[in-house]
Amino acid sequence: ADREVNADMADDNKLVRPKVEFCSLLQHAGATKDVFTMKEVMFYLGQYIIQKQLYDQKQQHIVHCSQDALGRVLGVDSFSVKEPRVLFAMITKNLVTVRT
Ligand SMILES: COc1nc(N(C)C)ncc1-n1nc2c(c1C(C)C)[C@H](c1ccc(C#N)cc1)N(c1cc(Cl)c[nH]c1=O)C2=O
Repeated sequence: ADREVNADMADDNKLVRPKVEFCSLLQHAGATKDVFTMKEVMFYLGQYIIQKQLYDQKQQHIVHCSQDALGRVLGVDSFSVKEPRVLFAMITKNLVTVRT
């Protein structure tokens, strides 16, 4: 399943269904549905991070999420937005590919 989702990273026709806790994060950021493209997932997660100001004031590419539901869902205390592979690997663990 992970391999499938990785292949779908760039493919905007493929849809993914976030797992329950992950989906409530996206809804906290304004999402109103439970099936998304990867681009939409990244958009809502981005909004979530900016709205809750989870980024490091000094090194703004670092996200601190140990005290936030985001950390529980991604399974890390912090991460860098400059590490796409690491980021996508954490995110895809919370997604299920939707057969269309
Ligand atoms: C702390 O981050 C920032 N801080 C600032 N300040 C002025 C403080 N400005 C921009 C960013 N920023 N840079 C990038 C992103 C953001 C915001 C939208 C979080 C997004 C992104 C990163 C992580 C997740 C997750 N979970 C979701 C989206 N992003 C992306 C990274 C990848 Cl790998 C794919 N798509 C993206 O949009 C970047 O490169």
